[in-house]
Amino acid sequence: MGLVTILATSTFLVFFLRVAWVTISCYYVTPRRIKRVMANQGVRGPEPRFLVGNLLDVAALLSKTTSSNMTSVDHDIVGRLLPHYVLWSKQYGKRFIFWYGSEPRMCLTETEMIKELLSSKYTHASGKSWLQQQGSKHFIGRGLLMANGDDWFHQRHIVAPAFMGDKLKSHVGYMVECTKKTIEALHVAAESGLSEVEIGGYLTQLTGDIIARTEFDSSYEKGKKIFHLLTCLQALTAQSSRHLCFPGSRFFPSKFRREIKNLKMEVERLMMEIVQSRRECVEVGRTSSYGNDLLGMLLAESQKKRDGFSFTLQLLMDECKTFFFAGHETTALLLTWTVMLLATNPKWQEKVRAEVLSVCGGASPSTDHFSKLPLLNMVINESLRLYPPASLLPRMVFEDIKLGDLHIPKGLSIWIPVLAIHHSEELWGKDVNEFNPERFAGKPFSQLRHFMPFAAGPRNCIGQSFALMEAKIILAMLLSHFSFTISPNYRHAPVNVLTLKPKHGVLVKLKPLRL
Ligand code: HEM
Repeated sequence: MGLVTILATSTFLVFFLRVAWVTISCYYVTPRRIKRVMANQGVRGPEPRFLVGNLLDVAALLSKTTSSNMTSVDHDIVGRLLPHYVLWSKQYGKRFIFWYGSEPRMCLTETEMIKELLSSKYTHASGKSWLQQQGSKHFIGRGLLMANGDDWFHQRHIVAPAFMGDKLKSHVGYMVECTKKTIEALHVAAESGLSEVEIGGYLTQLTGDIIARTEFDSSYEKGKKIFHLLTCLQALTAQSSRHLCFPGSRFFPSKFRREIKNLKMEVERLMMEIVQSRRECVEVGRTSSYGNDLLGMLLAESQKKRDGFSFTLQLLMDECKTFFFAGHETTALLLTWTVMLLATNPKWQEKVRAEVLSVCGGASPSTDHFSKLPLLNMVINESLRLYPPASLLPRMVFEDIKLGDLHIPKGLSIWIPVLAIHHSEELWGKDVNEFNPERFAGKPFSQLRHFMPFAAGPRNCIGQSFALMEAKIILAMLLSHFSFTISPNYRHAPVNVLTLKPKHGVLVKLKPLRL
């Protein structure tokens, strides 16, 4: 054997052994070590199967509970959406471990410990797991939602000003403008004899338009096209990420992967066109800035030199995609569930409408009005409690930490079932599954310890104030123009596919109000 062959064979062997060790360590040794450390502290759970962990058990339980619609509009939905949580918390107690493939996840519902985990103490020691990042790699990449450590810190500081103070208020004008268009479309639908509308579709389109204006103001039409492609990309990446728990599965060629790649390239090509045209406008002196929208702000940032952090074009595109993803479907769902709740609770609908009409006097809502609408605020909170759009919060721990009385080893993923916490009788009282906005009377957000629809701590939702302002504007305008009742054809079937959705949409009968 020649020297070259020996060298090549030994290089291959070293490489092979290394890959084998990393795979074994990642899929077997580390998870088992974590299991042992937690079992020694009394935290146990169902026995995992090799590679698939408890995924098949979860899938079987879920397919049983969600295979049919609910028989009435009942808000007791934890057993339907988290049957595994209900089963295992009964068997193993409040804290238990289950396995997402070979990733051990500890379910945590103790709110003091959750607040500690989400506090600034652990911002760098916890974050998004490799599985989460891989699952969304071709969709939102390493934008704010998926970034960790210093990358997250820099990105958060760059975008935060767009969602605070006067900048936040500057979004009101086009939020009202976009809502007016939706109201017109709903008037057309109601007056053309359509007996019912699926309100969720209208609201998703509306929040999509609003986020397109926030990000791409002057390039709004092209922005809308990008967002349409992104919606398709989101559906495809969700489907393809189901197999990620199998070692090496991300390297197998598949129909999804090809389509995902093509769509991603098309989205980024369109974004680059907008970026190039903005850059050219500044270079030839036609405009002095890159624009007042989010894209303009990010473009200006990408020109700055910073120590150890560079805001690349790829990151700029990832950020735009992230904000579209995080910022429109969640708000549309908050609105859709709120309309469903008001349509099934006519007394509250009347009460909130009376408040809106007395404060806004039939005019479009403005920033001065928001603090004068406590009933609307309470209804929005109750909707977020019963149907939190982001109903699960996963956090991976990157170094050994101490949390309450527990030692949490590096590599354990902590799983916070927000939905179960929001529906806990122990925390909210006997009427926990009833729509009762009164429970929020006189309580500011900061005092609500068990209420976490926007997560908590430094890594909470950056768009929280934006979303609440948007929701108030849209609901106030809807309530001023229409009264609505739930259609007899509405089928109550909440499902959890990344976000908490009504499976068949929300069908309502609209009656235009003559004010
Ligand atoms: C009702 C509407 C909304 C709900 C319920 C919601 C909920 C959440 C939650 C629970 C998180 C934490 C997720 C996690 O760390 O795993 C989050 C993060 C985030 N949200 Fe929202 N969100 C809403 C609207 C918005 C809007 C309107 C925007 C932008 C315009 C937005 C942008 C983001 C971003 C960028 C993050 C990542 C923040 C970070 O990691 O620093 N969200 N949101």
